Amino acid sequence: MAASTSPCFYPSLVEPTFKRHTSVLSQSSPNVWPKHLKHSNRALHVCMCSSFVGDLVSNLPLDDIQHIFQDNDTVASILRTGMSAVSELPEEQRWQTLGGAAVGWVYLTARPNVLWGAVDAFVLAPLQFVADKALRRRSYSRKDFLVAQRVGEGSFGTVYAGALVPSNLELEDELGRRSRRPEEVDGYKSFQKVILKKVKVGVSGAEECGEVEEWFNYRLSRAAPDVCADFMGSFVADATRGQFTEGGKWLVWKFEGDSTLADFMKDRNFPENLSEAMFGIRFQNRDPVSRDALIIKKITRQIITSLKKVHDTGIVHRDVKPSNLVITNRGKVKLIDFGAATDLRVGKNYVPNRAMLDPDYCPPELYVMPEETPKPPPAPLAAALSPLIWQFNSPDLFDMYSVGIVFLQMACSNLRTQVGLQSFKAELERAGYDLKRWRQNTRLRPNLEILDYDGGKGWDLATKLVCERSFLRRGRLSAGAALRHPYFLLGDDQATTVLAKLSLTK
Ligand SMILES: Nc1ncnc2c1ncn2[C@@H]1O[C@H](COP(=O)(O)OP(=O)(O)OP(=O)(O)O)[C@@H](O)[C@H]1O
Repeated sequence: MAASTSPCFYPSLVEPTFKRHTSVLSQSSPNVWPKHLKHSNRALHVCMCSSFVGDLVSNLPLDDIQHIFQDNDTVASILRTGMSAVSELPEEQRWQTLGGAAVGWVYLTARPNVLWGAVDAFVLAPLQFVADKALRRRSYSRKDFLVAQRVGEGSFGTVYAGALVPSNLELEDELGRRSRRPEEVDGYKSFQKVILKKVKVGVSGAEECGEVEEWFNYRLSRAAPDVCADFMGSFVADATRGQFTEGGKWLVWKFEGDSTLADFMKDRNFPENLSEAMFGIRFQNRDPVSRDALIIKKITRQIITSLKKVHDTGIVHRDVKPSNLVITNRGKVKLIDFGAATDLRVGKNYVPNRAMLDPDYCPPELYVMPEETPKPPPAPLAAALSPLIWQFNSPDLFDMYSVGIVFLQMACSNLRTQVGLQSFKAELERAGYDLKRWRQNTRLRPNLEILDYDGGKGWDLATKLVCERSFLRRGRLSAGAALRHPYFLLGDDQATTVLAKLSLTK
């Protein structure tokens, strides 16, 4: 992967790597830096120095760090020098320079916003690392957690529920070869609940997948923290006990909720079973179709809003499906499982011709980018090209097809079972991914009244999400365009949320 071979450009790509280097650099002066840092190529040297900014900053006292970032005089003097240099240019050159700067600004801030990516990589990521160190956050070990029951298992990891042992509590030694279970510790119910993912040991690709998931979680915890599960960090087990295997990596998140959208959809009462979580009330005296339509609209709006934030940072999730959407007790929909995600700003986890997908939710094009797209170049070049790549390929539309399938499943009970979904997929394929044609010919006899409700705006949205792309790789709504669709414009779900809150506070 380009990202892993080019750590110099993007320090946050290698958060674990620069953690490893910290101790070396902390004791070394620039004269004794490793040879590869003294490369004669100036640009490369700058990149390499930048990648170690985290190490250097992390070893500065906090006062010094504050001083650097508060030194407005330096910034002002750089700006003054730049302005006076431009004003001294002849008129024609001055306009050319200003025009070039404006075009550059537009290019760098166009999706996926390379400029903000650089700020994230060179400023926010090192600062996050420093803050985590200073506050002793995210520096966990095996003994900080109690592992409870298994809640899921994918190809590369096993997921457990668990609890974080409070820092003031010293637990006695483990029981023989196994570690303690939460219920064996007094007061465990008051401990913070967590979700732990054990990266499988000895499974090909598992380690890489764990590293990718950790990278995406750190990145999103800075770029869009409210849309995904709260990432607490990772640790490597120091001994083999119970579920722990010495050297095995674990990722940890805050426990966000008992159920995913898939769990709620299995219930016959869906979507009414989400009315309290979504609106804080149970709707009485409301026509069931309008009630269900309202709940589904609120969920769909949240999914699309979250994806918009994720796409704005250059990331495509690639595995949007009900089991990867956790519903919190407060009715917030959170995205999980970024193991298949790709960051097209720098080419992270993008391998041409490798489809990482759930066939039930993946669009007909199968890949985020055209199959002939070559391997991404080194990260700096990939970042420089990424606005063009987004303009020409709209990779975000990959996720939007999956959203369309989730939307259809929520609205139409026939599609919620595995068999129903697969029959739908086969029929849709025969209909050339044209939802209107599918509707005319389907034998599933779907009840689409929720989509037809309110003038059929929901149905119209579905047809614009679940469709093939045009030859220009467009023709499917992006997250931003979907939120501007008439289905969402009236905002009846938002108004009902406000009214429900007001009625509860009375
Ligand atoms: N932060 C969280 N809060 C609550 N539950 C979670 C959280 N993260 C994961 N889960 C639960 O764990 C399950 C598995 O998580 P995840 O999808 O990340 O693992 P996975 O190894 O990729 O499994 P799969 O391949 O089945 O999706 C989820 O379906 C969800 O029920």
